Amino acid sequence: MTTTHALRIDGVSRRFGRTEALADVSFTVPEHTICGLLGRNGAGKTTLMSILAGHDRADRGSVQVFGADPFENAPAMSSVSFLRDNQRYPDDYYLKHVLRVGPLFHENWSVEIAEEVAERFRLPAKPPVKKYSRGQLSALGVLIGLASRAPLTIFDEPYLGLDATARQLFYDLLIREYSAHPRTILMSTHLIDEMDGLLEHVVVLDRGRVVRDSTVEDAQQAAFTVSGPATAVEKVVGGARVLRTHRAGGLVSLTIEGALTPALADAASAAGVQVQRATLQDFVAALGALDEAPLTTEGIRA
Ligand SMILES: Nc1ncnc2c1ncn2[C@@H]1O[C@H](COP(=O)(O)OP(=O)(O)OP(=O)(O)O)[C@@H](O)[C@H]1O
Repeated sequence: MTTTHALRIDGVSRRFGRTEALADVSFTVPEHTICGLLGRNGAGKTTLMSILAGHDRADRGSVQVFGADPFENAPAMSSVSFLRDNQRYPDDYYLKHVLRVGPLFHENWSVEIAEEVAERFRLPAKPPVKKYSRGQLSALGVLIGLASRAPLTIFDEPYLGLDATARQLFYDLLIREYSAHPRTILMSTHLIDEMDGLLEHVVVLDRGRVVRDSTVEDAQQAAFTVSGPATAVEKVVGGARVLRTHRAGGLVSLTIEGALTPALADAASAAGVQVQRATLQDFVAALGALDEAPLTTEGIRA
């Protein structure tokens, strides 16, 4: 069976003056996937999303969204809904205007979902949208993204300011909508522990480069942590690649690249050190701190 790709990004670079926001980024996202775009502040996530949404153009390389170049391509962009974290609305815009305009931009727009989201997130009809709180603005983005049913829906940190109840509501509605009407969703997030259950695929950027592109399942097997007295830890991990080092007094905790095998678990138990599989959050944090860690266990006692 051949895979249909919703997104094809090939050798994309984007510079802002001296800042290399994206450097030779290549990856694909199959259709009907929820893909997390992860990485530290300034890693290049919003820049890449803007290019995919046709709001910006790569200096080098190519992007294809459902087979077409998105830049200044209105027909191609009718399949895309991009919810920026700092989405602006006209000054005199009220909720009713969003509900009225949505179907004009998105042919699959669901009036029912829009109304449900407005009610369940308690979005007020009265003040103009520009007076909305941070959380209410995010809820409005969630409303547009979910109701659009756009074949490619891009959420840039959609949870900013949302309270815990509202975030859970967003996750529940997203999964419900995705199950009933599959589409491709690209979502940047820093709340990895909270959202990893929603994601199927992850792409991790660091300083504009792809440092991980895999299924979530593979990423969750990609590293483990070993904690205990430095000498004992060193014995257990040998010459393995260290992604991250934490020290507290004579104790050390290392994030190590590789799968946690039964043999390693036995060796750790015999040496009296703790081992556990790294969470996706731990793994991504470690990838973002690579330049702080010694790459081997040499020197961990320093
Ligand atoms: N219009 C611009 N002009 C100058 N520099 C820019 C511009 N847009 C982005 N940058 C720079 O490009 C880099 C990538 O920024 P980007 O917003 O894509 O990061 P991000 O991964 O979305 O970060 P965050 O997680 O903090 O939202 C940063 O160093 C940023 O300062």
